[in-house]
Amino acid sequence: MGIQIAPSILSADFANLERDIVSVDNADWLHFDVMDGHFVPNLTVGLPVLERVVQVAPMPVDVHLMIDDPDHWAPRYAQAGASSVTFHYEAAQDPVAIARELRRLGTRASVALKPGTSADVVIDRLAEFDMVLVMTVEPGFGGQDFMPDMMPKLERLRAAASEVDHDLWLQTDGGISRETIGQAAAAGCDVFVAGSAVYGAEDRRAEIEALRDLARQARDDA
Ligand SMILES: O=C(CO)[C@@H](O)[C@H](O)COP(=O)(O)O
Ligand SMILES: [Co+2]
Repeated sequence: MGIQIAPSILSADFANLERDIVSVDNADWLHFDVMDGHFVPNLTVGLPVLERVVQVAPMPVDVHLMIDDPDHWAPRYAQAGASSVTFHYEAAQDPVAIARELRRLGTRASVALKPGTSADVVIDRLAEFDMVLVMTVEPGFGGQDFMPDMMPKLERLRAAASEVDHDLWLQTDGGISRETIGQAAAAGCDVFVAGSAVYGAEDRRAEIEALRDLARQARDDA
């Protein structure tokens, strides 16, 4: 699979959510950030909002769970219509069991690593996942600075992913912009979450195309 762009609705106008989802309809995914005020110090939206968002979104929805107890909650987001569900390794009791249940429900199973979590925790179990999210900020808020020191983690996962039989995607989330996307693409990222860069742009569709072009170029040059 090639380069994919996933605008984060965290930077959208929640009073005009449908309008802001349709305004990015050339994106590959819609990134839906769920925060519970416990796993991260911020609170966003949950299942009832997702149920409506999947009905109006022209693209598949990529749920990013920043919540405690994903063992209980992750399958519910799959049942509510998410095409991909990412849960945090740090919050999970049994990451492999969650991933197997997500796949059984027909949803892509993805695990996220906070900046302080080593790739070691998943590197021997990559066959169990469809995607690994390497956080490039501390989870909890949009508009933070990209952490370039996460690139060796991404490179290591890229190398390990080539040993797996299926097409394992790598995702980065946090601080992705025209200035930073090239580094993540060169390090092997496939799916780029961008909140403030896309929603803060005057022409959102053009921004998505610009990010996609820059990532493709950096990937080709790498
Ligand atoms: O998960 C998160 C933050 O924890 C994100 O998805 C942010 O919403 C990305 O926002 P930008 O860094 O692109 O502004
Ligand atoms: Co996110």
